[in-house]
Amino acid sequence: MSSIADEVSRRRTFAIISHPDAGKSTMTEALALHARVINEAGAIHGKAGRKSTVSDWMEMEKARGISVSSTALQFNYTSSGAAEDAEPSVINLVDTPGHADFSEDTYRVLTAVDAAVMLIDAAKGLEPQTLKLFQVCRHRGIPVITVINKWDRPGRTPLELLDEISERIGLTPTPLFWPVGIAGDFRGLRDVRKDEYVHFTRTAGGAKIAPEEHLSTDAALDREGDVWAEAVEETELMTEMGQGHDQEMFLAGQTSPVIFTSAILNFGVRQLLEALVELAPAPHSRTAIDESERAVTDPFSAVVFKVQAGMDAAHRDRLAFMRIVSGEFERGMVVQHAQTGKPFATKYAMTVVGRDRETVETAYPGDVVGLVNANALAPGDTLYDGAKVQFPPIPSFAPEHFAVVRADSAGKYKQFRKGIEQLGTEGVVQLLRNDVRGDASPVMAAVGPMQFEVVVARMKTEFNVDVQVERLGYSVARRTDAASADELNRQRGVEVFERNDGALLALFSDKWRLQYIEKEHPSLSLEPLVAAAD
Ligand SMILES: Nc1nc2c(ncn2[C@@H]2O[C@H](COP(=O)(O)OP(=O)(O)OP(=O)(O)O)[C@@H](O)[C@H]2O)c(=O)[nH]1
Repeated sequence: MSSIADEVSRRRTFAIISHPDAGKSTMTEALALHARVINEAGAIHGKAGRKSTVSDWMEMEKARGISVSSTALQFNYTSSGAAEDAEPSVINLVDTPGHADFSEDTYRVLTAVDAAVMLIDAAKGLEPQTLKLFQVCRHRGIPVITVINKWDRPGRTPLELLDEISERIGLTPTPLFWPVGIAGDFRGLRDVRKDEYVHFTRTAGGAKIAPEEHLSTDAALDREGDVWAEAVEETELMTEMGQGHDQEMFLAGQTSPVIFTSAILNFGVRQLLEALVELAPAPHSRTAIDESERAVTDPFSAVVFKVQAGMDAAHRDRLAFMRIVSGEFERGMVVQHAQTGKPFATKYAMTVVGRDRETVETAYPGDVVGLVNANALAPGDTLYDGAKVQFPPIPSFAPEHFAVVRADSAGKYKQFRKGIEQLGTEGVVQLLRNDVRGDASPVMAAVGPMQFEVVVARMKTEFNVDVQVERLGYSVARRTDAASADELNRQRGVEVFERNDGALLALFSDKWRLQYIEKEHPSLSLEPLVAAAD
């Protein structure tokens, strides 16, 4: 039996951050294809015309063609250079919702990973959502591997794309695999560190792994001529400027290894997997609220980062996804829930790939496990065994959209309350209440208005309640305290609420109103909340 330390060292847990449409689903599928989880591209995430996709849990996702919910995909991968008897690497890919309105979900997902792949469309370069998610990675100290995708299509030049990265976000790109052929004429990659040419051959419809041929520099020059020479020249230019890979600087978030890919043709995908195994960090210790460190080899502990329900109409249940921080997890073990001090039985532990669930028997740091019917668990909660540990809560984003929600029919009040409570605990929206509005019409607070649509859809499908949503004219929230609440409530354009986590929030119609009140009443306590881009 291998030790926990061995299990940890072969694990890599990462997420792909990208702007919608950069190719995240296609890349996920290509990675699964290379790890031989699937035999043909199209089985997991295939869009139009192909089999249904893993993340199409909700009708709304299908209608909009975006991923609303998160999933985790685990697969084994044997690195090409690995010894014959070596255990394969275990890759955990945690899916992130792409749409900006779900950035709060994405933020939670990023608390569960040790590295990120920043996927960029070669024709578009850095896009707003990528930028925002990159800032979250930087804030959390998550190292980032850069992937420039869609190289099979016309796009910008490699140097232009990399300049943009260093200039706009101050991240130094260090090429690992450089394209041979301009965007739109993707012939292969120059392996910068080995100084060899990896030539790819297309497969029909990009459904299979693209065969690779490895050629020496001379053979590459013979085959590709100037196109090869240009790739060499460009990469040498970068290395001369000090832009060679440096593991320490990568882990410190100062540099980012770069790979050019075509997810749709499966070019460069194996190289990405190799880079993840070779360079991305294995799971490491985590700091608890009391500043102590929970080492990966300590007794079991985990953080819940996502709670989700209604993944399948046939299983009307909630799944809480936890990322294991330390120790060995065995299904059936009774662990402690730090927030309530109550025991929690883990009889129904699952790994989930889309609608398919598999019972998980054991899991290790870095792994993601879904706990079924985990009604007591909320994002940010800690589960542990042995010595008590509690990890810091996941900060809630500053909401910018507010709306009253109420049941269409008074007869449905009980279901309404139950449903709204549940969605609030899951973190679909933040819930705000005050005595004036009462329990029948709580206020939902969200980072993006599509969160309200999720509430409407889920209230109907899961709780059988039609709800009405009425937008409110507030746009700024501040945390306040009980001593300030009365004075704030007397102000025009301000309303104070208690949020479902117990915090007191004051809502303001706009930032000018807020500034005016801060100036007129400097003694009031008004603290900013974490902004989405902080
Ligand atoms: N030519 C080309 N097209 C690609 C490539 N990767 C993805 N695409 C296409 O780009 C479109 C978007 O790809 P997706 O994989 O759905 O992108 P996504 O980032 O998952 O999008 P969201 O689900 O909106 O987050 C699809 O039409 C893909 O077929 C690529 O490497 N080359």
